Amino acid sequence: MTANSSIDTAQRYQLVLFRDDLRTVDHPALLAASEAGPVVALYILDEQSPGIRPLGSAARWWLHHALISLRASLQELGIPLILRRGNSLHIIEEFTGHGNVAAVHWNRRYGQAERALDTLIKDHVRAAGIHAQSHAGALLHEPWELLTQAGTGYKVFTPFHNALRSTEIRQPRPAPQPQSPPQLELPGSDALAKWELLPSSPDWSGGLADAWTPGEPAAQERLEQVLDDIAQHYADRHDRPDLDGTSALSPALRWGHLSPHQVWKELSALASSTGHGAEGALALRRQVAWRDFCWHLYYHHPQLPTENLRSEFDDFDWAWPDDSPRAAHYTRCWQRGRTGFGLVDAGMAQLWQTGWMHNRVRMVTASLLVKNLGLHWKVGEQWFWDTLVDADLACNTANWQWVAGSGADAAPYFRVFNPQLQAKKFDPSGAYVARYAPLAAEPVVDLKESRQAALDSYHHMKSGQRPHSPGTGS
Ligand SMILES: Cc1cc2nc3c(=O)[nH]c(=O)nc-3n(C[C@H](O)[C@H](O)[C@H](O)COP(=O)(O)OP(=O)(O)OC[C@H]3O[C@@H](n4cnc5c(N)ncnc54)[C@H](O)[C@@H]3O)c2cc1C
Repeated sequence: MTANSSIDTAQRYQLVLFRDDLRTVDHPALLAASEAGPVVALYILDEQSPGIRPLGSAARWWLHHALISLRASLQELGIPLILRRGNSLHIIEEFTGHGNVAAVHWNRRYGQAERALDTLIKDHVRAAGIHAQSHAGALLHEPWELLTQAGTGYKVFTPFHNALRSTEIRQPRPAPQPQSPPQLELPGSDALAKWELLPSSPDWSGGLADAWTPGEPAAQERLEQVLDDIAQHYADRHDRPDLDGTSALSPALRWGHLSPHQVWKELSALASSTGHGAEGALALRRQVAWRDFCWHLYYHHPQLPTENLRSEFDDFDWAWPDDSPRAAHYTRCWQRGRTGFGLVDAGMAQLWQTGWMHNRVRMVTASLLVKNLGLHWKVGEQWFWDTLVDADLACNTANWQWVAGSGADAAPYFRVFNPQLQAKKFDPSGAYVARYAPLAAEPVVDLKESRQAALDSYHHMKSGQRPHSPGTGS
């Protein structure tokens, strides 16, 4: 006999925890729950459980609007959404304590702290005699399923991608059928406005609102546009920040408005249905695999956000903003888009205005920070975390470590992007720079000298001598 056996089953509901999967289509936890009985959805803003990184400012803006959108989509399905802020375990204990919860479902998360928390939740729910079920919804494959022959996670992208392509990717699942909302008194919901996720003084979010509509319907619409046009030209245009040449689906994937399975399936269908555009569709699909790769890397190397994956870089003399006035000045110039290098300044302005930056420009801005300005990659990573609407712990830290040279499958440290040559090649008419950084600033560093200083530091590190990085001088 379980704790809940005396409660009429008609009064009990399936509780679905929503986290980074704010959608109704291809949501395995939601679908399984709805097949078992009436569903109640719960989103917890958890800023208390140990080890969970608080959301950045742009992400908080996105979340506010995404929850409004999710509530509307769930309402159409007859599913109430309850919002709560606090420690996830305590809140779930409160829900299960009322005796109305028949089962708790969620899609799995892969960060170390999130996994630890979900294990605590599962243990608690099961100890209360309630069914607890986790589902696979966020990645194309579970990180423990796609392994090298040695049984370890992949550290290099190309073999990972080859392995991924040769396995079957499951088909996306439909949204649940509409149902009658549960007929019982539910625990109260917080008012979203009370969470104060939106910036107020000042409200800097106008550019974000102009650029984006958070939520599942807008993500599906964008996917349609991508399939109709962008994917077909992706191979030729993806490196051009002056063109609308990439999918801009990263926030949709970050927040789970789309599952990677939906995107993968559509791109695969496009690639096989048409000769024209197949190359682009496959090139774009390959990028989607990068997202999975970053998450597999993070799962197998939980220190990815905090430590260099190549420990030799622990001896590198990275500078921090409070090390010297010069390092503080460099940090400010970079964050504000006043480095004097048009492509970098345009990228930083695009980021500030819209919460997003083109991938090529992310690489160039990151390279300038880490190599020419000599600052620690975490200085840039934290700024991106605060300002990107697609800020994603695995993708952000893996890519920063890739640029810094300290990552598993990293670009070699001595590959220093020259922002002027990159601008000539990828923004040939100067339209991107003119749009975001029309006023040129004085260069903060001499590109040639700072590049040489970076390479010297690298060689010192390799030879075990005391290095000197370009950002440390006063
Ligand atoms: C320093 C740095 C930091 C980054 N931080 C993030 C981040 O916080 N969140 C994030 O989603 N991406 C991050 N990226 C990866 C990449 O820049 C963005 O995913 C891409 O620019 C998003 O634009 P898009 O959707 O048009 O991409 P597309 O080119 O259209 O690619 C389609 C999808 O593939 C995935 N993808 C593409 N490139 C990468 C990549 N290099 N690594 C992982 N996934 C990729 C994204 O989900 C993207 O939406 C970072 C890259 C760099 C160099």
